[in-house]
Amino acid sequence: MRELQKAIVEEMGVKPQINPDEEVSRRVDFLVDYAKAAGAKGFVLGISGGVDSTLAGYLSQKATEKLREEGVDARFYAMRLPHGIQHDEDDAQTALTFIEPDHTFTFNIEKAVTGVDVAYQEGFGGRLADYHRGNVKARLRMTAQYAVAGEKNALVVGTDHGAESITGFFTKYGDGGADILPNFTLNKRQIRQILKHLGASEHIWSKAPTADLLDENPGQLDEVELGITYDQIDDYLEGREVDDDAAAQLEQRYLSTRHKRTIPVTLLDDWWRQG
Ligand SMILES: Nc1ncnc2c1ncn2[C@@H]1O[C@H](COP(=O)(O)OP(=O)(O)OC[C@H]2O[C@@H]([n+]3cccc(C(=O)O)c3)[C@H](O)[C@@H]2O)[C@@H](O)[C@H]1O
Ligand SMILES: Nc1ncnc2c1ncn2[C@@H]1O[C@H](COP(=O)(O)OP(=O)(O)OP(=O)(O)O)[C@@H](O)[C@H]1O
Ligand SMILES: [Mg+2]
Repeated sequence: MRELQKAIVEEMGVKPQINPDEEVSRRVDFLVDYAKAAGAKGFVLGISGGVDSTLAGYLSQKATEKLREEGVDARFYAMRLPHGIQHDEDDAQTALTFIEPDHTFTFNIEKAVTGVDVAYQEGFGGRLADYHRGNVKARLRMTAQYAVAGEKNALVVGTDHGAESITGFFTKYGDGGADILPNFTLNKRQIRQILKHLGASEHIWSKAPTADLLDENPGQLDEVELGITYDQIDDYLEGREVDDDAAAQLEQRYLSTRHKRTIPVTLLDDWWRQG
């Protein structure tokens, strides 16, 4: 294994193979134990219709039921957070049918995104670029989830996992802003494997990942933007050989996105001086 690969695999905690039942129960227990320690009354999570939030939503609902069995008056608040009309709304509904959350709310972020864009225009002239408006969408989804979490004394669940963390493929303080990450240490194929094992529909577990943040390119596939496949990322995280070009690209992304995997830099930090 490449030297940096070894360090990254250790940081992401991905195992070469998993037992789906064990992974589900330790993640549910983690959510339960943490909520109890935090004195929280449940969880909030955006359900997009993608693979990651389907698993995190399932785990959150199971953990909430367990909390109730243990006497905590907990609820899981699943949030639909479309921007206008979501082109794959049906997938989000399929995911919700699988998860069976206690509560489902729809909070359409379009007006809030437009509000930011208009204020930007008034201040600077010219609209926000589609790419930057995309990050505004992710941050407003985070804002909406924290609004509910505050009201309901709940924790915001994030969906970050090894195959996204390694590339920094999330919006800083957007979908990257959360309280607890039950999918962490899994890669993308393991998330699919668990969902398949749990009986989710094939349409959901085999769905191609999309951040779906662009007005001008709805449903753009992550792999197209990244220029690297999840199979290559997953192989790398399982400690397998991947071709040199892909490994180098992955490592370059890992190094250039370290600021996203840490709290804001202060005078006491020196990790960023190391290249
Ligand atoms: N070295 C550094 N040290 C400290 N801070 C640094 C920095 N370099 C940039 N920054 C800051 O970080 C900002 C850039 O980071 P950020 O705002 O995240 O923006 P950025 O990384 O450019 O964009 C987010 C990426 O994640 C993808 N994404 C987002 C959301 C969800 C998903 C998904 O898969 O669902 C994927 C999205 O498609 C895009 O490729 C800069 O504007 C600057 O403020
Ligand atoms: N339209 C949406 N409605 C609700 N939540 C959303 C929406 N878009 C994104 N999110 C939230 O942002 C998170 C990050 O998006 P991301 O695309 O990485 O995950 P996903 O859509 O669940 O899975 P996949 O990576 O397979 O597309 C989602 O898991 C979800 O919690
Ligand atoms: Mg998605």
